[in-house]
Amino acid sequence: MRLRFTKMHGAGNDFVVIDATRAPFALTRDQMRLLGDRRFGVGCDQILVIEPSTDAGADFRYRIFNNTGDEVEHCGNGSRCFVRFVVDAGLTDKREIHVDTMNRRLLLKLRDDGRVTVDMGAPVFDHAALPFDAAGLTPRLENGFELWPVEGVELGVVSMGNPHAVQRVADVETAPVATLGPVIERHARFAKRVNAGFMQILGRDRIALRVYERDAGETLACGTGACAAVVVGIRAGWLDSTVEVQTRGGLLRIEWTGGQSPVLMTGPATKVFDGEIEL
Ligand SMILES: N[C@H](CCC[C@H](N)C(=O)O)C(=O)O
Repeated sequence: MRLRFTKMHGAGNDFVVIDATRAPFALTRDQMRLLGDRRFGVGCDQILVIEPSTDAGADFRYRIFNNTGDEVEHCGNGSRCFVRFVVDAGLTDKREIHVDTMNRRLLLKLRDDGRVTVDMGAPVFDHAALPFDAAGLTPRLENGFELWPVEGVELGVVSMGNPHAVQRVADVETAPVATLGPVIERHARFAKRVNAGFMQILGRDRIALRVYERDAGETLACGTGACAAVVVGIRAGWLDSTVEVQTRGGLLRIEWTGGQSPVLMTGPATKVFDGEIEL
């Protein structure tokens, strides 16, 4: 089949975006794996599928598949690219857009400076939301926040709709992302696996972050991972409520006032090219 797509990235986290508002999305898992392959296909971290809304309260639906073909709950960098795509494609004349993902409704705002602010919803600390099995573990409390001992490190666990396990490190550049990342990503205590974040505190308003993502491995940026890291840092007492997150692919701004308040993420969304591929 001949597939039209748009290649995009959000701070270097890259995507193949497919407009399924006019014809239903019908790629097989093998076709998605080929599409995501950086040698035999187009290459991307995730595939984003834009669909018509099925609910009057939302403008669109938005489905996310890791480059393995596995459908997942959320993609923060992808949500910013989604907005840029639907506006540039003329699929909406709005600049504030409600979109439904698998388990959340997001409010997205395209700003005059071209960046996008996303209301990512509230973090969820209930272990069942990840899920995380803490049986037999005793957490260390940091400012009243539970840090869980797994594989010799301390993990802050939180769901942003998708699962995250964040650890604090002294230096992200020397952190064992390539070796410890996959061990945490597929650890038995995370039945649906997990995105493994490595956070260096640079100040109460600035961190550096690397994320070994579930399925995709280390990406240049992870939007939900940036939200998760800042939320863990705030709950642990290490960060204030507005934080600049330095990723290898660019800068994200995360804001959270605690409790059930939503996490706000602001960052770039870039179109690279339009293309077609025979799958
Ligand atoms: N790998 C993630 C999905 C993509 C998240 C990331 N690219 C983002 O920007 O939030 C997962 O399996 O939960």
